[in-house]
Amino acid sequence: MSKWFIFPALHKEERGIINQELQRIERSISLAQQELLAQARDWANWDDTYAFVQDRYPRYAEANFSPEMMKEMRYQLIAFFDASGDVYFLSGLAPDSGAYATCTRAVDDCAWMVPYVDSIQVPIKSTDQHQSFLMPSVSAPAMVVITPIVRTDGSGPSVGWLAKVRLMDTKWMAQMEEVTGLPITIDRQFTAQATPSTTIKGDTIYAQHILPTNVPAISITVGTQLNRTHYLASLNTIRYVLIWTACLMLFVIGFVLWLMERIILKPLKALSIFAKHASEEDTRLDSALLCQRNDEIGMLARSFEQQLTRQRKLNAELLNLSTHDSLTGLPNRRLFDQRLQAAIHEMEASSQPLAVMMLDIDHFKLFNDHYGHQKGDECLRQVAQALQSVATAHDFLIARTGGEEFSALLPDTSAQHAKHIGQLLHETVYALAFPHLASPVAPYVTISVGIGSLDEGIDISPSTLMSTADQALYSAKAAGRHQVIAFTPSIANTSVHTHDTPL
Ligand SMILES: Nc1nc2c(ncn2[C@@H]2O[C@H](COP(=O)(O)OP(=O)(O)OP(=O)(O)O)[C@@H](O)[C@H]2O)c(=O)[nH]1
Repeated sequence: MSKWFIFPALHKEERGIINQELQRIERSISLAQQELLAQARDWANWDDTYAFVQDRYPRYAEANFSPEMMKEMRYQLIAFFDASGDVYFLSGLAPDSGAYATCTRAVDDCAWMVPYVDSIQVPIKSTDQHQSFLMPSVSAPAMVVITPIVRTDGSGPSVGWLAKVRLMDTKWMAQMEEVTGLPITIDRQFTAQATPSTTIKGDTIYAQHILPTNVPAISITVGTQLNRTHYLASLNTIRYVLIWTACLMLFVIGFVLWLMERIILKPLKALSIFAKHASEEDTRLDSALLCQRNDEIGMLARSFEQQLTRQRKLNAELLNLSTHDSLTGLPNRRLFDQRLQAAIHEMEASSQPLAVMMLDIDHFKLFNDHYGHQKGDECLRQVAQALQSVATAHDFLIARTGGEEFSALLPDTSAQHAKHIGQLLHETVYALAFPHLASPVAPYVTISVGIGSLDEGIDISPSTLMSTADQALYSAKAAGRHQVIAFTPSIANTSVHTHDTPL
């Protein structure tokens, strides 16, 4: 950016400054020309001069010209011309030797004046106005002014011309340098080669302008130079500022990125991990830090967690509904079958005994018919509760697997112990003393229990385990109900009942 925008701008400014300084020098040169012209007009508008060029004041030259005056006024040449433009009187200091001479023609001691006289005579003959121009003379450029000689009061025609020449030599330049405070160089240049230019060399910048002369093919170049210390110091300052600005910007960008990482990205990442674990039902989930936040992410985490809690509750309810019986609250056939499969697999792997039972309320149709369906429901609830209390006490699963039918799953339970538990269940239900006056078996509600076991010495396959319990139950019913019977191979021969009572 500095290379393409700032440095070119600074270069432009630097060139602008040196051009302004050059214009100041040009104005000083112009002022010097005007001052010389004013001095020439002062002489040319003087009656003595008027009389002198008409041969009416012979002592004019003796009275007014001297080498001291010429030196003091820094005149190189003062030339008088008559009305026809011919030389009338010349007074000058030779540029090389400084010798003072006065003549009426540019010969002998005044021969050096020829180029000046020739240059002055050209404009005299073309106009009668004041003239001021620069002349590219050999020794040093010169400024030349020409003015018509008239009476002091301005009346009458011009009777000749007065020209003054001042060299722009080293002395003059020293004076100009004092006035402008700038180093000045002045050179003759052929116009074809002379172009305004600015050159930079190290700590210095040079510039030169072209000033026209009375000779079209030759110009004067006026130049000056400036120290670039200020510019280079500005450049260094800008470089430092740019470097510091870049460092500061990098720091700010880094800080903003760090803040974004801390305030937005990290919490968002935590939120996404939280959401991922939540969707995977990961119980190790810790959302406390996220939920404590007071920003949008905290709000999002809180509402997400509330939603999740609601979802989990609904899921649990759904799961409970799909695996439990709504009337009694006991596990249903679906859950019982799942646990049975799992228990069989475990038993096959560990060779531990496994027992199952099927329990059925006796003459429940008669109960319903006698007491009504609602009372039947109440009976089912009471029986289920009684069965569950035994199951809880002995750590086994009891499920409602049909209308008035229940099943029990007793892992790691021997056939012997299963019979004992069956008996306990049977007695517990009877102990309820739930009236069943329609029953031909007993005055209270009773159950029949069939037991199937996978134990040492019992030769049945796991897949037929439930069926054996069913057959045992059928035997219990057939034997008069209100009793517990464990499956034996002899039962199998007489039983055809299957475990398929719908809930
Ligand atoms: N109140 C009520 N009755 C039910 C429910 N589910 C099934 N039942 C009834 O239970 C009775 C079962 O009758 P059965 O299958 O003939 O058996 P039972 O009368 O108990 O005779 P046994 O089992 O041979 O002793 C039917 O009358 C069903 O209507 C229920 O949820 N509530």
